[in-house]
This record gives sequence, structure tokens and C-alpha cells, in this order.
Amino acid sequence: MAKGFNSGNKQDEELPKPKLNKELLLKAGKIFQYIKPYRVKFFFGMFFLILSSLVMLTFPALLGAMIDAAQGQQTYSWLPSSVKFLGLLALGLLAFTSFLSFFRIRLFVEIAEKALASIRRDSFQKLIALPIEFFANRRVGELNSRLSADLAQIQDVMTTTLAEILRQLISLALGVVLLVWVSPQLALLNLCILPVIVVTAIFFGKYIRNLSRQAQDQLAESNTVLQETLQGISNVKAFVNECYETQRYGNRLNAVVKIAVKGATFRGMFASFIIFCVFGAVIAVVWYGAALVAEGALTVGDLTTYILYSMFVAGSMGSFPELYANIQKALGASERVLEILDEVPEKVDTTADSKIIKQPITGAISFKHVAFSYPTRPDIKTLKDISFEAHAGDKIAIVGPSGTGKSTLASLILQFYKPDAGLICYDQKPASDYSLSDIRNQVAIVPQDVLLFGGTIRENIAYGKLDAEAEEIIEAAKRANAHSYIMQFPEGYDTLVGERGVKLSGGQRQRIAIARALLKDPAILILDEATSSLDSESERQVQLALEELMKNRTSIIIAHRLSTIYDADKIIVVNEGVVSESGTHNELVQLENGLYKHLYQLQSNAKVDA
Ligand SMILES: Nc1ncnc2c1ncn2[C@@H]1O[C@H](COP(=O)(O)OP(=O)(O)OP(=O)(O)O)[C@@H](O)[C@H]1O
Repeated sequence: MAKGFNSGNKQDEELPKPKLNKELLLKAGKIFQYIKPYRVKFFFGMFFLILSSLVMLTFPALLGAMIDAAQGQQTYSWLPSSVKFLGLLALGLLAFTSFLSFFRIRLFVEIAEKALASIRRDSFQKLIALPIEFFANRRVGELNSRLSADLAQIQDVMTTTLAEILRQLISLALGVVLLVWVSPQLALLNLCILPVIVVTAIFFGKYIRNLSRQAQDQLAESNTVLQETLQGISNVKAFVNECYETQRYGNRLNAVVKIAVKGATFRGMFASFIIFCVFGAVIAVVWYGAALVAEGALTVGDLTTYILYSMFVAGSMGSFPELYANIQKALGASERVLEILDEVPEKVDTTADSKIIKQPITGAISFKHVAFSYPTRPDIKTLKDISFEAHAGDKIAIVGPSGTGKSTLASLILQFYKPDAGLICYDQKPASDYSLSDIRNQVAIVPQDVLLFGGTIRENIAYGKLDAEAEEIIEAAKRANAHSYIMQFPEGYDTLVGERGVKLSGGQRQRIAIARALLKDPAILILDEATSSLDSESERQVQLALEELMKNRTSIIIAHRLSTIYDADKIIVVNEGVVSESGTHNELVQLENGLYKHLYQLQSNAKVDA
């Protein structure tokens, strides 16, 4: 299991620190597999890049020759020593490199965009196929930043950094050769400085790498706060916690700035040190070069050529810290993206055939001595020993005090988790006999808090059956008692609902969820009754819709209001992880000291009081 995304303050300690080693490069190489389909374009891009870098290197020689030509000297016997000819040749070559650069940039950006889209698509597909427990450990904001910030980092490398590194390497290597060629004495003077720069680069690189990784993680943390706050904006406002949230976000941002500034200090020190060394060398060269010109050992044109080449070389060296840091950031980012890609998904069908039921279930369901602990809290036995049986078409109610594991039962029926012990059977066959998709295709849940997707009401209902016809959607909405209120909106079924369905009331959202479930037409239905009570008219509407939904299928009702389950075929009372009572309403109210009887009396009294 990847450790990198755990939430909380321990994140810094737990995040893997990327070291530029063979293993990491090999891993990152996996990301570059995504470029493979575009290798021909990539090859052409590289070719243009190398060609334009080589052409650029001819300029200092041409300009030097031009200066010598102006003084009546011929630098290269094979080149006419005419200032005009040399000037036009330089201009022509410049136009050619500009042309090559255009194609190079165009190709690299296209490849990177396409490759990145594939990585995003694959990560998304992987992510949504991961088991629920993966998400229990992580915050949405963190995962979001894997697919946005981290991939943007990789994108930068694919589009510019790689090309830039290659260009600068060519410029550096050939530049040095040309420096020696133009004047070995001057080159020797220059190259004395090189070891100092290399040692400093290794020393600073280590710090910069660590700091940029930390800055990225802090940024991800601050994004998480932003996202959580916006998602829960009504809570923030209701508790007048604007100031608290602003402070929380501000603290995170301060941490980002602190690390980023620290990184900038090191990077700035590194860059200025290198600039000092390199340009110091240029001064030394001009000084020594001027002496050589005075002695007649060097022409003015050669000195100009030399100075221009040394600027090329200096420029390349100066660009390496930034490029190196970018590569490190991208390696860190690819490692984290790969963590998602390497996670083991659930055995769930993600193909277009996923909706086709291969093994139909009639609706019988049984729990046999089921025990379960959440993987995140293995020490707490949420369910200790649960056994019950529902025949196809039964209406089963589950009641019990808050936090005893009623919703957990629903998660187990949906196979979000596997029990630690015992068996869950559908039609008397253990869950393992079915594919996950088959089970989930035949179970529907109407949750406590219905989350609507951003889109139209029509799309939200059709979520239960993606290929539903328009009439089917309307029919389902009618049966769910939602049609009349939907038609009151000017845009009817095309009314947009916000990210969390803010425009619809709780009861209206629930009826959409019921219409969704009706369209899905499952063999087994789970109703997680809303704890917050709706107003009586709304509740009546929802209740009628639920009665319609429960017809002809097995229904498991996680009940908070006992009045809705008097007619249940069986009521199961769950307390402290075991089934403490079970029977019909009439049977259970007879039990002396029974928990159900107690809850029933509490609710009846509450009603009388009200
Ligand atoms: N994803 C999770 N990871 C760890 N523990 C969890 C998780 N979900 C629920 N729990 C814990 O498991 C226990 C049972 O929770 P569950 O939601 O099933 O109770 P419930 O009976 O449905 O409660 P309520 O009636 O209040 O909805 C609780 O102690 C809860 O804190």
C-alpha cells in the first residue's frame, strides 16, 4: 500500500524521498512508456532539436569570421571572406533554426499533451477501481493534486525540460570542444573552474531536491484545506468558522512559502555562485585574450568567437541547476503518480460490458456469523457475530443504537469490504461465487445523504441506467413522486443541479435517488434512512416513493424511525456488533427488557410529547 498519501501531519515523515538512483529512473521510465505511441514524432522533434542546436553553434564562428573579414583577414579558407556574404549566411541559418524550433516545440507539446492525457485517463480509471478502503485513508484534495499538480510537473519536463537539457548538453559539450579548437590557452584557463562548479552542484542539488519535494507536499496540503472548506461551505458558514478556515488555509500557505523561500535561497545561492564563476571566467578570458591579441597570437575575430562560445557554455551551465531541479521534481511527481498506477484494484469490471449481469440473483441474502473490523481500525471489532436471513422479496429492517454498525452492514452487502470471518450469501451462494460487478449491479442503495452529480436532473436519474430512454426516466420519476416537482422548474428535467445538488431539498434529492434506484431495478435494495427528519409532507412523499421502490424486491432498511418498519417481515436489532433480537414488530414489542421495545417506547413517548 502506498504510504505517500496519508493525511494528517505525519505526511512529511511518511512521504518517500526521491533519490536520483537507478531504481527511481527506471520507475520514472515507466511514465515515459506513455510517449511510445508517439515515438516517430518524438524522434523528429529530437532531430529538429539537435539540428537547431548544432546550427546555433555555427553563429559565433560566423560572427568572428565577419569581424576578421572586416579587417581584411580570412578566417576559414573554405568560406568567402565577404562581410555581406557572411552576414546573409548567418541570417539564413537563423531563419532555418527558427523554423526548426517551431516544429520542435509544436511536436513536443503535442506529444506531452497526448501522453499526459493517457496518464490522467489511466490514473483516473485505476483510482475509481480501487477498493473503498484506499479512499478511507486519503483526502480527495491530495488525490486531486496527484492528477493535477504532479502531472503538470511531469508535463513541464516532457514539453520543455527534456528538450532544454539536450540542447544545453549539446551546447556545453560542443561548446567546450570549440573553445579548445579556437584557443587552447584560453580554454585551459576556463576549464580550471569546472571542478569547483561540479562539486558545488552536487552539494546544493541534494538540498534543493528535498526542499522542492517538501514544498510540493505542502502545496498539496493547502489545496486539501481549500477543497474541504469549499465542499463544506455551508458548515463553515453555519458555524461562523470563516476566520478559523482562513487561518487554517493561511497556516498551510505560510508553510508553503517558508519552504519555497528556503528552496529559493539555496537555488538563488547556487545560481548566483555559478553565474559568478562563469562570468568571472569570461572577464579573465577577455583580459588574457586581449593580451594574446596584443601579442598577435590571436585575431580579434577569434577572440570574439571564443567569447561568444564561452557565453554559450556559461549559459548552458547556468541553466543546469533549474533544469536539474525540474527533473527532480518530476521524478518525485512520477513516483507518486506511479504509486496510484501500481495500486491493486478491486476485481471490478471496468469495461463497457460491466452492466451486463452474468449471474442473476433473485434476492435472497444471508449473513452467517459475519465479523468485521475496518482495515483502518483493525483493533475495533465493528461487527462481532452477525447472522440473519432474508428470503427473496422480504422487507428486512435493521435497527439499533447509533454507531453499532448498521451502515457497515450495507457496505458489506455491497461488497465494499470483505468480512474478516463468516459468510455473506446471495441466493444461498457465497459472495465469492459472484463477480463484484454482478453483485453491485443487482444491489441498489438509497443513502442517507444523497449526493447529486453536477449536471441535469435527467442525467442524475439516468445514473441508475445509463442507456435509459427519456420515457423510462420520466416513468421512474413519476413512480418516485419526483415528476411533479421536477416539472415545476422552468427547465424541467434539464434543470442543472449543483455539485452537491444545492438547489434541491433533502426530500427532493432523495426522490431523485429513488428514481435512480427504480431505473436500476435491483434484486436487493438497501435504504439507509435519513437521520434528519424531513417535514411531514416531504416525508410522506418520500415514504410513498419508497413503498413503490420496495415492491417486488428484497429490501434492507436501515431504520431510524420505527414507524416506517412496523410491517417489516423481520426486524433485526444490532447492538454492540451482534444481533441481539430478531422478529416481527409484534414479536419484539413483547420482549421484556428488549432493546427494540425500549427504542419503540422512547420514540412513542417522543411523539406524544411532540
Ligand atoms: N470507513 C470507516 N473506517 C473506520 N471506521 C468506521 C468507518 N465507517 C464507520 N466506522 C465506525 O464503525 C462503527 C459503525 O459505524 P456505522 O456507520 O456502521 O454505524 P451506524 O449504526 O450505521 O450508525 P448511525 O445509526 O449513526 O448511522 C462506528 O464506530 C464508526 O465510527
